[in-house]
Amino acid sequence: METEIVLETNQLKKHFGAVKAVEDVSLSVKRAEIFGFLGPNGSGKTTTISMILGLMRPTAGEIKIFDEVVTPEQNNVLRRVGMMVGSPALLLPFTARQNLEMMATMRPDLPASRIDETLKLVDLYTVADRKAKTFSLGMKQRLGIALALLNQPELLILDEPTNGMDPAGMLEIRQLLRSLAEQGVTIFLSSHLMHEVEQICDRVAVVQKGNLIAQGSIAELLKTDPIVSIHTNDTTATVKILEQLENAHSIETKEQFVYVQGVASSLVIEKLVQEHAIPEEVSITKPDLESVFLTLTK
Ligand SMILES: Nc1ncnc2c1ncn2[C@@H]1O[C@H](COP(=O)(O)OP(=O)(O)OP(=O)(O)O)[C@@H](O)[C@H]1O
Repeated sequence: METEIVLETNQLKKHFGAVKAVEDVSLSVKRAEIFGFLGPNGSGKTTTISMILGLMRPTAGEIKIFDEVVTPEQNNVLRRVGMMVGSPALLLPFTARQNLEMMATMRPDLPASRIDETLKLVDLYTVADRKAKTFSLGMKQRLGIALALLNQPELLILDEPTNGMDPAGMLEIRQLLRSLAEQGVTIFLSSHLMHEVEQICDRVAVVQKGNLIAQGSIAELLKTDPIVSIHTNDTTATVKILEQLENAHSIETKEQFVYVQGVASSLVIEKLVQEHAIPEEVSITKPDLESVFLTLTK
């Protein structure tokens, strides 16, 4: 069975006069995955999310959620979507439960049991009767996510959900998002925190200056060859020897180090020893999402 596409954008474009905020963004988000939307400041993430949520009309291109086209006039399908964009809109003098009760008045069709269910989902059930203003940042963020989850959305759109949080709070959010995805909720989140995205997301899209420059699973994006670093007293001779190795590429030097990709470290050591250019030290660095991102957006 083919994986169901929950959200797709086709050649999305948004220009503000001469400003090309979004130039060509085609995304494809699959059911029950956690999808990271990455990009440097000003790359068009918020503008893209605004169009996805039907808050802004694209200059060109199309958005489909659950196969229905979304425009500012045609957005019924957004009833199946939960969102938290920016800081959560909490009523701080009120308890967590009251915050959810007030939101529930807008959805009279929801069963009363949904409030307790949602509080349990975000692990705030035991503190449900505490005022939101006494909550830590992580708890406030979880209450914000609870508000977005109240109507049992199948797709959850979050803008920088862990922004400004400490490692413990980030871990709580990560666990929450993972358990939601396991229950079948699709999650689309924007972030600039590469390490965080690497730990939470199944797939990512990278945008720069309004253009999509990469999209795929974390594993696919990290497929770049590991970098072999050679500490040597003679970088010139080492470079010449490495150039003779089949598949060696991206050879660079910095101070007493030579870097090479495309060849195994054992082969590098063997060749250098054969040529009497004994290295001081050889080590391997596996690229992380941050280094791949920096290379892509260079
Ligand atoms: N209403 C607008 N009018 C004119 N230019 C705009 C408008 N909204 C956004 N822009 C410009 O479009 C570009 C993309 O902005 P956008 O906010 O979508 O980026 P972003 O990736 O979300 O950045 P950040 O992470 O800083 O919020 C920026 O150059 C921004 O200044």
